[in-house]
Parts: sequence; C-alpha cells; structure tokens
Amino acid sequence: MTLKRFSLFLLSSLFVAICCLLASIYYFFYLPGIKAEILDQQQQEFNLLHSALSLSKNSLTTLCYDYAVWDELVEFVKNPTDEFVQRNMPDNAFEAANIDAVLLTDINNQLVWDFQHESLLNSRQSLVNLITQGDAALVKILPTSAEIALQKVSSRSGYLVLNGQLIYFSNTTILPSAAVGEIVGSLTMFRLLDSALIKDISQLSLIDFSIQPTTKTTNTSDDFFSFQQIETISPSHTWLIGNKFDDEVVLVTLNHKKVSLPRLDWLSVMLLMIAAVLIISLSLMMLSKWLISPLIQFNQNINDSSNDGLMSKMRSNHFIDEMDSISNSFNQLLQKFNAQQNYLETLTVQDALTGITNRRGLEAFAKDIVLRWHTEQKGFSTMMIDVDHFKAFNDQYGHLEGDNALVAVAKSLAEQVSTYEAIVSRYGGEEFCIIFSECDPNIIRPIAEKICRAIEQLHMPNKIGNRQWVTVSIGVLVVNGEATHATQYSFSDVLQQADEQLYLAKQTGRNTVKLQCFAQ
Ligand SMILES: Nc1nc2c(ncn2[C@@H]2O[C@H](COP(=O)(O)OP(=O)(O)OP(=O)(O)O)[C@@H](O)[C@H]2O)c(=O)[nH]1
Repeated sequence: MTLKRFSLFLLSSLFVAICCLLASIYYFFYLPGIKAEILDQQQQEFNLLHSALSLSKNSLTTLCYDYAVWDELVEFVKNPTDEFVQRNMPDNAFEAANIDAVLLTDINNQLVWDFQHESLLNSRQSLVNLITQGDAALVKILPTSAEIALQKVSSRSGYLVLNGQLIYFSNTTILPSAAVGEIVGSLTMFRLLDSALIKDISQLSLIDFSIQPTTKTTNTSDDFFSFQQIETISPSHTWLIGNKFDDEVVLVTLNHKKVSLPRLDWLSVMLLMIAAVLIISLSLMMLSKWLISPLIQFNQNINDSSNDGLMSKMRSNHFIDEMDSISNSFNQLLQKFNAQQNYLETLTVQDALTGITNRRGLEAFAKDIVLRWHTEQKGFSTMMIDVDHFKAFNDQYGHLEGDNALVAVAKSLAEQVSTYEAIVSRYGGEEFCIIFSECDPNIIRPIAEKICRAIEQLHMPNKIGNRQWVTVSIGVLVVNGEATHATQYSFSDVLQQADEQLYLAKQTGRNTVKLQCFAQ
C-alpha cells in the first residue's frame, strides 16, 4: 500500500471512527441524560401539583377546625340565631376563604344550618343527602357514634366527586374552645376545585393542569393521590380521582413543559461532519507535511539511486526529531557511499601498477578529444610507446623487476609531458599511449625524441646485442584539425595509424620515433 493510499485509508477510518464516537455519545450519553432530566422535570411537576392540591385540602381542614372548636358555635348549635350567622358566618367570609359549602349538623346528623355558594347550588341536594341521608359507613364524612361517645375532637377530610366536579371536604366535631366537653354536632366545609381555583393554583405553582369529568374504565390511569413515580416521557399525564362510594370520577390532566426528547438537527449533524472532515484533513496535511512527505522523499531518493546511481542529500530541518535523525544518518551514509564510489570510479580508470590512467580512462578522455575534432575541427596527436625487448628484460631480471621498470617508464613519461596539455596512459602490458592537444608535427616530434632519450637515460640495464639500456620505440600520429570528413573516423582509426608508425619504429631498429599525419 502506498503512503498516499494509506493516508486516504487513515482519513476514512478516522472519519468513520469519529462518526461512531459522536453517534455513541449521542445515543449512550446525551439522550439518556436528557431523558432522565425530562423525566425528573415531569416528576417535579407532578409532585408540585400533588402538593398544591393537598395544600388546598389541608387549608380547608384548618379553617374547619377553627370554626368547629369554638364556644360560640356550640351555643349556636344548641340555639341557632340569624344574628349569630350574620355576625360570624356571613356568605362573603366563606367566599373569601374559597369555601363553597358549609353544613352544620347535630349529633343525630340532622342539618342545623347550611351555606352553599352558587357554584354548588346544583349539588346542594346531593350534598345534603350525601351527608345526612347517605350511607354513613360508605361516606365516612360525619363522625361516627363511637367518636361522639368519646367526646373528643375528631376530624375527617377527603374529596368527593359530585356531578363531575371535584370537591374537598373537611368535617370536625363541634366542641368548646378548650377542645374538651360535650360534642354538640359537627361542621362540614366543602371547597370546589372550580376553574377559578385551578387557575389560581396554576398561577402559583406554574403548572398547567386541568380537572375534567370522565367515566371510569378499568384500564384508565392511576389514582392521583396514590401515584408515586412517572416512568415514561409524555407531553401530558393523566390520573383519576374518584369517589369512595360510587363510580363518579374526574380526570386530572397535567400538561408538561418539557415534552419530548430533542430531535436530530440534520443541519447541525452535517456541519459537525464537515467540521470533522476539515479537522481530519488538517491533521493529515500536518501528518503528510511532517512525516509522510519526508518518507516519500526518502523513498524517492533511494529509487533514484537504483535508477541512475545518484542520491541527493535529505534536508535535516524536519519538524519531527526522529525524521531529522533518519535524515542525518542517511546523509552520513550517503557521504560514505559517495566517497566509496569515487574511490571505485578512480580504480576503474587508474592503472593499479603504475598509478597513471589506464586504457578505460584513456578512452573516456579520447571521446572528448575526438568530439572536439569532429565538431570544432580541433586537432591532436597520439603517441604509442612500446618498451623495446621487454621480454628479454623480464627474462633477465624477473617479472618483479619488470614491473618496477614499467613504473619507472610511466613516471618518466609523466614527467616529460607535465608541461603540456596531455594525458599519459598505460595502454596495456609494456605499451603506453599519450594524447596531446597539440597537433603541430614540428612540436610533437621533438617531444617524442626527448621522451626516447629520457627513457634511455634512466639507465635501466637491458643487454641485447650491442644495446645496454631499456629503451622505447614511439609511433606518432598527428591529427590535423582541418581534416575533411573527420566525422567518418573514430579514435580506433587514429590508434591504428599510430600503431603502424610504432611498428615502423620497431622495424627500423627501435629506440626511435616514427611520425605521420592522419591519412584519410
Ligand atoms: N614484468 C612485466 N612484464 C610484462 C607486463 N606486461 C607485459 N609484460 C611482458 O612484456 C613482454 C612483451 O614482449 P613482446 O611482446 O614479445 O615484445 P618485446 O619483447 O618487448 O619485443 P619488442 O616489443 O619487439 O621490442 C612479455 O614478455 C610480457 O610478459 C607487466 O605488467 N609486467
């Protein structure tokens, strides 16, 4: 896999991973948290409503007790007078306290006096009947004969559903203010949860609820006052409040403020995705710049070297320290490699014995010379130099001495041409070749003759016949730059003609020079 593909793969993987992470956070952390919060809020609203309705009932109980445990009311039950009612129990006093009905009964449960607000007028007979003629065992509103016999204050409170209306009731035995003495009857107060009271409670508790008449079914909601826990999120919850003595019920509906789980906003999701892609792309760009690019360059360098053998240095100012370390190591390696390569290249063009250029080096040099001859009509000269009777030398002094003699000849040749633009090479065996950029025969010939004398004057003994020293024969070919059709000839043609001259020099007694200009 290439680094670029790997980057793409990494990008896609990161993108998928981030999407999975966001989805997991949304479904496993965010949604459950929100759900718990909404449930908690709905439960609080229920608790508030429960407390508000209970409080409304409890305040009625307090009021009822205040009236019932009162010496003057005891007297009133014994001897009812209009004057007492006008003075102590006017209609507006009850209305102000949100009391919709008051029934005063004696110990035989006979009605002594009653007040009924117009809101409950329709239910008056039902109420009176309920209290005075109903099945007391079921209703349980008035005190029982056992309670009256105890002659102690006793109270009962609860709720009734009459004609589809929810009514609180509170009953207290009528006693003197000391709360001990003869029970003369009981006082029952009623409070209707009409729309006005519901509105008041709503405004105070900031809860939206309603109470509606309904018909009881087996599968309907739980009883409001015994309900504990809201389990499911819903825009509204309903409960029933029913009579204890018949099937009449009302439905309490609580409308919640927070009603549903948040829905996915696809625009936000898309923006989030785009942001994720941008962040990942940015990270990858940085990764690419700081890590992948140097690796690609590193790879490119190695590839280039395998193609053309050239390696360039790697920069060593990377952002990542390890990349710098790799670069430095690579550059050091490259330096060693280049030094090694230079050494090897030198070896390929240098003659191991004499240290002068070998035949490969000569040919490389000749290429340039011939090119200039072909393109710029620049002439040159070539000398082929061969040691005379060298076999005999070897035979007399041994091969090792022969090597030393070749080294001495090479050294002398180099010295002789050091002041000229020329290259001295060992052409092979005991044969040397010198290329001069000079092409004037009048200059070249004396140089060749001087070389002959210089070698002889090395005085390396080589006794053959009347000869005493090692000598050389030289064949010279002068290539005139103005030669026509030069491009038809190569360096080997030049060498061949130089060789012919050398052959002539050997034929004419050795230790001599033969020169000729290039013959077309
Ligand atoms: N010691 C030594 N001898 C070499 C080397 N290369 C070639 N020779 C010897 O040089 C000799 C060349 O002999 P020949 O080709 O017969 O020619 P020559 O004896 O020089 O006679 P002419 O060239 O005709 O004057 C051979 O004996 C080779 O073994 C070398 O590197 N070292």
